[in-house]
Amino acid sequence: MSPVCSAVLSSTSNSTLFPISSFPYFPRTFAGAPPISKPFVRLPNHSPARKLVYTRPSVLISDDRTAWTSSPTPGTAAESKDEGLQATPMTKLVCTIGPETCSPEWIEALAVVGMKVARVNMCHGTRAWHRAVIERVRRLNEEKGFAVAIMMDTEGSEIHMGDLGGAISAKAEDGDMWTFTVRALDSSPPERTVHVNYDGFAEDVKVGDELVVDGGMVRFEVIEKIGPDVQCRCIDPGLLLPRANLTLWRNESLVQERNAMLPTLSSKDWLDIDFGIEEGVDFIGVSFVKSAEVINHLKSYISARESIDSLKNLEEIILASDGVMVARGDLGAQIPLEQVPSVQKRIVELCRQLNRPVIVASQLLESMIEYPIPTRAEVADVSEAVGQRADALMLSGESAMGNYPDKALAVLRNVSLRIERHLKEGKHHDTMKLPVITSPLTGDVSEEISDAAANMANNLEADFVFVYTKSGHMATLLSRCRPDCPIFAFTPSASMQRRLNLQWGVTPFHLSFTDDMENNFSKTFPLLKAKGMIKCGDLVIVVSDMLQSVQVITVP
Ligand SMILES: Nc1ncnc2c1ncn2[C@@H]1O[C@H](COP(=O)(O)OP(=O)(O)O)[C@@H](O)[C@H]1O
Ligand SMILES: C=C(OP(=O)(O)O)C(=O)O
Ligand SMILES: [K+]
Ligand SMILES: [Mg+2]
Repeated sequence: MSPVCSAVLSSTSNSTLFPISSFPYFPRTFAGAPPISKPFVRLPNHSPARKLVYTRPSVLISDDRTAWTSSPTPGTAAESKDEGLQATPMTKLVCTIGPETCSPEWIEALAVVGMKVARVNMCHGTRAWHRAVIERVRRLNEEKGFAVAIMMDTEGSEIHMGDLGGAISAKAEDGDMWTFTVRALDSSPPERTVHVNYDGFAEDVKVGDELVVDGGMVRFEVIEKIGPDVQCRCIDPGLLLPRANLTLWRNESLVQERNAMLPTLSSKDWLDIDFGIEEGVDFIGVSFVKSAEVINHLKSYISARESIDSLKNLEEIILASDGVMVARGDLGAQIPLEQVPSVQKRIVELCRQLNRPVIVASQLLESMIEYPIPTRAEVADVSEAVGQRADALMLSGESAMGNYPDKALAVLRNVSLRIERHLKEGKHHDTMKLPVITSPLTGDVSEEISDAAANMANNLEADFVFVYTKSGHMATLLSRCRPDCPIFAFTPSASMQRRLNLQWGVTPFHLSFTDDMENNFSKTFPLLKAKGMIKCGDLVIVVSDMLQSVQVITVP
């Protein structure tokens, strides 16, 4: 069995802020089928009181003084309602940072265009490189008032090729013989020789097997095994990329034994996780999760210190995670491509029902790695994900190593805004049935309140929903309802603010507040007005998770 989805765990030093039942980000695994998605977990926040803010009209409220201190990004919430294209969409945007975009200037440029979460993939780059990127994102947040969250994606136990001796790519021609070897290769390997990262590879393969690169970009047939070397003939020519994913097929089905035997988290992954905890990243992604156990294990490890194999375990895995990424690259290498869209739809729906944020990832705008505009089909794919109301869309190679990272991000933003507006204007209200998810212990008052508030907002055509929330939970419940207007979430925790940045429709602010709502309003309204984010006469539905209340207020 291979994993279907990847889970993301968010880390937090204050785990009580996020009861597991409400926040596990999800694993990227499915039972019985190949990997589909990856769950993620939250990490502990080690950074001391950081400035806050919500980025769009990036406003900064300092924790201690409750004063807005800077506004790095132009644009207002009013624009986001009326004008579309300069605004921030409800759908959140995640960018993989790579060699093209790791400079402070690029990271800032992406944040300005709308990146809410910066992702680093531990499959590539060195520890020092990752540390520098994390540091740069943090500095940007501190100095410019953004609240970009950091997601560290672990490599996971997948078989992949080595680095191609530093070459950007290598061409495999029809009929060429290539050697795949588990021997260590030096920096200038012999021609047509590729390292494989899995020691058991040469033992596991059989003559006649098909070796599939990156889900089908190139295919080889295994001709002969000579000790650690496996001789293969290219049967589908194409381009080999460094560290490309490898899968083995026998009699037209995926060879799963190896995946099933390997731990979901390799020893390298655990070292990377330690590194992530030390660096205080906000989310950790886990690939190829096969059961909820891995996620629970990781979560208890994280709290102590500070891919699922099958689709059938999906619900459990989602519940154990703080969020999920639909990793369509790995997914499409493990299940037939024509099943990927329906699996995506199912994961997105299930996550929403279970109240976990979900990211749709991979190849959304693949052609923009090379070209300044996307294909029409790519635009349609992005539209579909936005229409499914996924929490977030992610760029991989487009932002990590493409020629047009900012243009690709702008395409995601503009398509999201356009589709969201179309859905709203057409009154295509979302009718998804949302099952009660809160545990009987805590009661479902928060859910009832959130549902009612979201309904009121839609029926009264409110301009905003405000939520004053200590744990962040109420903000996630409101987001789950996918209301027509933006949700402004005020939270006293800077790490919660960053985490809420992954949540559909939520603009998180870092702000201290009290149980006295009048006092909160007299503090919040002037600050938001001064930033042009709200204006006199705006209709606001206000929810408080301490008071368990809903109020309807016209901004004075
Ligand atoms: N830290 C990095 N250093 C070098 N190259 C990177 C890095 N991160 C990403 N890349 C490049 O961007 C591509 C897309 O990134 P990603 O989707 O995360 O990885 P993958 O293609 O391995 O699934 C990678 O294949 C790699 O070429
Ligand atoms: C996002 C994906 O995984 P990664 O980039 O971690 O290999 C994917 O396979 O689609
Ligand atoms: K991975
Ligand atoms: Mg991948």
